[in-house]
Amino acid sequence: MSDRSTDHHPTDHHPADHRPADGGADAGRPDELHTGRLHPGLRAALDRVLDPELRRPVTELGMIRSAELDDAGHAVVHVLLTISGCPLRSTIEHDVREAVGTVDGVRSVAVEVGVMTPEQRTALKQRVGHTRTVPFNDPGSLTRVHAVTSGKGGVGKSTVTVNLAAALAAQGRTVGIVDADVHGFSVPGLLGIDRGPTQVGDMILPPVVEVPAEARRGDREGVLKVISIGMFVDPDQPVAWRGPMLHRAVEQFLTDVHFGDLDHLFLDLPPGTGDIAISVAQLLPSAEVLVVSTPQQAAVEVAERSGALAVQTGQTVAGVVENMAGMPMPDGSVLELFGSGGGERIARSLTRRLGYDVPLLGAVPLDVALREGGDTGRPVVWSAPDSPAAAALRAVAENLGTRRRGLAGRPLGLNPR
Ligand SMILES: Nc1ncnc2c1ncn2[C@@H]1O[C@H](COP(=O)(O)OP(=O)(O)OP(=O)(O)O)[C@@H](O)[C@H]1O
Repeated sequence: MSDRSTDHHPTDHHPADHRPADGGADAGRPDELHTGRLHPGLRAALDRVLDPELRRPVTELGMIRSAELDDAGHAVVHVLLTISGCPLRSTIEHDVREAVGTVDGVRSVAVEVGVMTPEQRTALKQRVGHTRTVPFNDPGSLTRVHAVTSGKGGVGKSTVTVNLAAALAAQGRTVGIVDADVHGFSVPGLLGIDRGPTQVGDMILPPVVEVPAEARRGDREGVLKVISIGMFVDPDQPVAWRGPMLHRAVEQFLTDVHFGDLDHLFLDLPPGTGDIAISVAQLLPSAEVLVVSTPQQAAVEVAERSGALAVQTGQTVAGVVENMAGMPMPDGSVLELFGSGGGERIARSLTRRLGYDVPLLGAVPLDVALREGGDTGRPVVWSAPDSPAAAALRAVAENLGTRRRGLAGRPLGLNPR
């Protein structure tokens, strides 16, 4: 378990929209949430145990009912899970046992597990600031939101989305992905996620993927939080939803899913300019659009159209990512299976149509390692960071992380006179 300051403060900033009214975790301890005795030494150790989904100390969340230590060095910790059948019960038990075991004078540890009452769950939701509004629209929100679109299907939009998110998480950022590709959801598979979210009343906690230690670039521990339509539907049945249902599903993802403080949020949209792209534009007007395309002429024309939807929705297009670009061959030549220059053409055309600079953010080559990473659920930026595709994706991610945010759709915070 890592240092609390790293985990609890994954970023230099705290989006104000997620902070509880009393000023946040450090402003005061929610002792009213605890019902039993908390031995100070054990408490200090338990302060370092994070809930795996909420990423906040279990003590702060009211998940420790009591923690006592007798004269013989026997510690008994009573843990309260948010729901019965909590899928992360064994992880929490293990982390509590490990943390308490390090306390001076502790010779043995017993962990007793119970479940929160509805009142305790309500207190927890208040504590994490779950409000059932779209937190990313709050004027104080510091989360950069990107909606990833493509014209044609199969151009690698989901692969690019997951790898950009994974690259930023490897740099220590806290990143969320909403897989809104209703008919072709693939994000959980690309990240090897095999479990669903945890539902605490009307609050949905997305599964968290930790960056493997060997993939980290820097001291901070980044994480990825992922929610996908695929976690709510029968994987063997096609999703036959129409406009209003699709809109409601996206809305629920943005209001009921509790992501907590995020540095970046990516939305993997279905290809084209359908209902979901329009719903996302309505629900998240400040989302910046990323257009993914192969260099092939047929893909380029459709990608231009999906980028140009921003004219009608008022969103900003942050840039274009060319995928499946020329593949370097062992003899030094470059195999251009889908041609070349398509990304640049889209960027130029969107710059003309939208009236501001739409840059080509990078070209990701065809790369076997990228495809293999997707098939095994390990993004290439983690599993083969030196591959040409990983290097290109990392460069795009860095570009995204440092670019100034567009102002379209964002409240300007002007005070009326
Ligand atoms: N640069 C690349 N090199 C090699 N294979 C790639 C590359 N980019 C994507 N792929 C592979 O192409 C296939 C399609 O990718 P992906 O599912 O990401 O596309 P998509 O645009 O999200 O599709 P859709 O939205 O239509 O479901 C996957 O098998 C993926 O591994």
